[in-house]
Amino acid sequence: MSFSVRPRRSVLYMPGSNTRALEKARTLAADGLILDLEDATAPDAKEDARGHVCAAAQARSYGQREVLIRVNGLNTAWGHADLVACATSGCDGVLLPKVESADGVRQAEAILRAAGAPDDLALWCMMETPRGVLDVAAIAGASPRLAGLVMGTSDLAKDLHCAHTLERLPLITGLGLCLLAARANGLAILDGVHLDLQDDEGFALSCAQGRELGFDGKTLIHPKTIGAANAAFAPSAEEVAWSRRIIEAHAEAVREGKGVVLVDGKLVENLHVESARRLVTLDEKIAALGGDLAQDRAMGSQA
Ligand SMILES: CC(C)(COP(=O)(O)OP(=O)(O)OC[C@H]1O[C@@H](n2cnc3c(N)ncnc32)[C@H](O)[C@@H]1OP(=O)(O)O)[C@@H](O)C(=O)NCCC(=O)NCCSC(=O)C[C@H](O)C(=O)O
Ligand SMILES: [Mg+2]
Repeated sequence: MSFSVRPRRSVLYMPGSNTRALEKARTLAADGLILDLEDATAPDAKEDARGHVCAAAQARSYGQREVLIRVNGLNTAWGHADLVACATSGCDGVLLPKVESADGVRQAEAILRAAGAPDDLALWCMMETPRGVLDVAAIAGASPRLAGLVMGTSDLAKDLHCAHTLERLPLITGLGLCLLAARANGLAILDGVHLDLQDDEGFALSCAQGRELGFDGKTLIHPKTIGAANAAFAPSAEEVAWSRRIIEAHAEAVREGKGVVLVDGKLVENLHVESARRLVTLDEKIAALGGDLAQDRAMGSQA
């Protein structure tokens, strides 16, 4: 299975109604932005917010940051109009909330197509209900536009009646099922938000756990957490050095007609080289982030 490699270490939500946040996001070191029309935007503000986020996406002033717009569900008064407006807004992707079936994805896809969406407009799905998680294998394969899944751990915890614990054991089955479906379909997948902005230790632990599980990055609710997420989901210098060593050692072994090699007593095969190449490419893409992204990366992100 091959994957496109794009840094998605930190993806920041902001209410579509908050024009100050939409403006501020141009200078923040997040790899991606989610301009939110759904839960972070009050009903009375939804129509105005739609105009704000589409204008922000159209201005294309977010540089290399990946811009997603989270629309309202098609079962609401705003969902259809949100999709039509997003279709030609110039955003990179549309994030569908509370997706529960492959049909729901195909319905959104049909509306986008009819509204003139370009072929490269991506669809992303929030996985945040028990029904959605149980159907994630079908959802993740529902459309060629699908680029990724985003865990909605707050809604999922609400529906499961489970606790938000440090180790997130109550959520592990859901996280694992969604990771399997994402990777089986070559999709990216982002971990859910950490709600307590004063709990730096808990935030760091959830980032470390998310990376260990295989997530590409974390969704965030405040700029002050961008630096920690960027650090947690980036390959470390040691990992990059090790990856370069095993790529070289394996290439040398292949030249000698061997398929495997021992490096520092550890067996290295093709599969390790594949992971090492992905990690080195990710590191190079992070290093290549230009302008304010690179500067903020060096300084750690400030709100
Ligand atoms: C949580 C907040 C409401 C806090 O806002 P505020 O009180 O304004 O914070 P600060 O004063 O500390 O802000 C400092 C500066 O940073 C800017 N700021 C703050 N938050 C953001 C942001 N998210 N994006 C961009 N910029 C931001 C402020 O404007 C200040 O800037 P300056 O004027 O220069 O001083 C707020 O952070 C917020 O609204 N966060 C996002 C909440 C949100 O989007 N929630 C929905 C997504 S989470 C979700 O839905 C989960 C999922 O669906 C699930 O089920 O799990
Ligand atoms: Mg949610």
